[in-house]
Amino acid sequence: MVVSNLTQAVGFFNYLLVLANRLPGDAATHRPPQRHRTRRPRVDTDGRMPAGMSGLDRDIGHLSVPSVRMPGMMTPIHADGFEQVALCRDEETGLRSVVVIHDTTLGPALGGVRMHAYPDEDAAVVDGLWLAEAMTLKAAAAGLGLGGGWSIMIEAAELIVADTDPRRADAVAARHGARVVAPEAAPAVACDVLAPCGLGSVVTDQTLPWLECRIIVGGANNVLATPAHAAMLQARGILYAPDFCVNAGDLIFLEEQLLGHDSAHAEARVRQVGVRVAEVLDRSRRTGVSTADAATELARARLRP
Ligand SMILES: NC(=O)c1ccc[n+]([C@@H]2O[C@H](COP(=O)([O-])OP(=O)(O)OC[C@H]3O[C@@H](n4cnc5c(N)ncnc54)[C@H](O)[C@@H]3O)[C@@H](O)[C@H]2O)c1
Ligand SMILES: CC(C)[C@H](N)C(=O)O
Repeated sequence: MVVSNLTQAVGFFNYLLVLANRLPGDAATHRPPQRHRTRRPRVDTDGRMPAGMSGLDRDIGHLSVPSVRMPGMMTPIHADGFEQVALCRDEETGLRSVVVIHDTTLGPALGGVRMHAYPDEDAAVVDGLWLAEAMTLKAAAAGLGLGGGWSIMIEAAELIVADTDPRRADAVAARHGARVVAPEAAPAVACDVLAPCGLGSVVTDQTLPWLECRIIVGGANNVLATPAHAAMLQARGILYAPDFCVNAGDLIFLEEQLLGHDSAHAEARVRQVGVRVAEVLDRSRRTGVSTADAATELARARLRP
């Protein structure tokens, strides 16, 4: 995700929709509204329904308040039955977005903002079209003086991989479209999430000054060279998810096998890993201790007689 400030980003979308409402045919292609559509919207860009929409998307605001920010580049897209559709790119933030005005017969378009990691821009456009049209119908059915619109924020994630075995790194890169870097360069890569999943001792006195990530969460045991490195990460503002909380899945699964539980029971317990990690992060936030210390305190509390 390249947007540093979500509020600013939502404001940017608000501005785009308000702008599109005000500038018929200027910022985007204007088409006469076509009501009572029953067929799927057609887009010029080989539209497909987005894959994997369930649970991953977030609707993060409404389009109602104009922002003072100016949009970057807006490219009009023709879509049958839609008044205006534009693909937008903000150079400053790298943000890509879609703004859709479906129908303003009854009033100005009002809709939401959805943030989602779409497989491509076409999928984002198609999702925006469906959502905007739904808003038109919702407003009309409710007897409101509003039209339908929607704005989409396209989340982009880049995967970078490293492995001491180059064949393994290449295989993962080919399968997931990732970029390969040398293992010794991996800790210094600028990224949101650094996931050490090979050997431990990734955070050391030597690597610490070079780390350019926001979060460290990985499967390897003993990611920190020493317990003291937890506080150093905290001082650098890097969130560390303690390894022995994060990577407990295999151990949980093994105990489940020993206890003779079925796989559904085991999976349910493994899924609790996220809950435990959230508890640890919350304890760290509340008390000010490092996340590693918070996790150790929780574990030791169970060991006390
Ligand atoms: N497998 C599990 O269920 C499990 C559970 C908890 C913790 N862990 C820990 O996770 C780590 C990996 O375990 P695994 O089972 O996935 O092992 P694995 O051998 O299947 O995979 C490790 C991978 O890391 C690569 N590697 C080794 N050193 C590296 C380095 N310095 N830089 C980049 N890549 C490197 C190896 O080439 C290999 O591809 C270990 O620390 C292990 O103790 C594993
Ligand atoms: C040893 C086993 C349980 C697993 N690899 C772990 O470290 O959790």
